[in-house]
Amino acid sequence: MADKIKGKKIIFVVGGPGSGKGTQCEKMVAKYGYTHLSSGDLLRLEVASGSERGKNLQAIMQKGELVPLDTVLDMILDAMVAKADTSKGYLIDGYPREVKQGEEFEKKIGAPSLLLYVDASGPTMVKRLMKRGETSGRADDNEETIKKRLDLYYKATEPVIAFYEGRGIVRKVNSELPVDEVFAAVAKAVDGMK
Ligand SMILES: Nc1ncnc2c1ncn2[C@@H]1O[C@H](COP(=O)(O)OP(=O)(O)O)[C@@H](O)[C@H]1O
Ligand SMILES: Nc1ncnc2c1ncn2[C@H]1C[C@H](O)[C@@H](COP(=O)(O)OP(=O)(O)O)O1
Ligand SMILES: [Mg+2]
Repeated sequence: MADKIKGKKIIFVVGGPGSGKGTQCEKMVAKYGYTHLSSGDLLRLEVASGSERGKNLQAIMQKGELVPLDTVLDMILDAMVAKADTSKGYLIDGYPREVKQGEEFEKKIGAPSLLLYVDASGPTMVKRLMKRGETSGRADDNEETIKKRLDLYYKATEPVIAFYEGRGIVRKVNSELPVDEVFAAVAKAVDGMK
């Protein structure tokens, strides 16, 4: 099944909640034609379907916790396979959120060519998420859940960046800057990808 994906470039897009991953992915889609797969979006689609599984996922996300690894990895793999015929490569946004997720992804699917680290400070992320919450309708864009998500990011997800740094594939961009300036750095990282 994963054969269809072989040889296609994989970019992990990692950063805290509200750092600007989705924003930069949209711009990469426009410039490079890669397929954007956000783990959070895939999960929210399942929630919106009203399924029993979706109800469980919603409860976990509302608490700011991570959903089970197998669930999110299966969803990503299915989505990658579904797009394989037309895809030039994949932007995997919001995954891995812990080192184990990276290890399992590589066992099942393949290795990333680049880890794009979208970096913003804690206060900036909180400010952006509170603003996003005014219109997003997202159950996790509220003060209490944002705090939990940030804590979990520092504890579980930052170690992912250290894990891949050893391989020399991490490119960090300063996401405190205006969107287009961030994207200039993103494009440089993508253009330099081996
Ligand atoms: N460089 C930036 N400067 C200012 N605001 C930004 C920037 N990047 C993203 N935002 C805003 O911050 C919020 C979170 O961005 P988003 O792309 O949804 O982040 P993530 O997917 O990492 O949670 C959005 O409302 C977005 O418009
Ligand atoms: N790789 C993953 N593993 C476990 N849970 C995940 C996940 N990706 C997303 N989720 C769940 C928990 C997150 O708090 C929630 C929202 O994720 P998201 O949409 O990627 O957030 P954001 O774009 O604000 O960083 O979905
Ligand atoms: Mg996002």
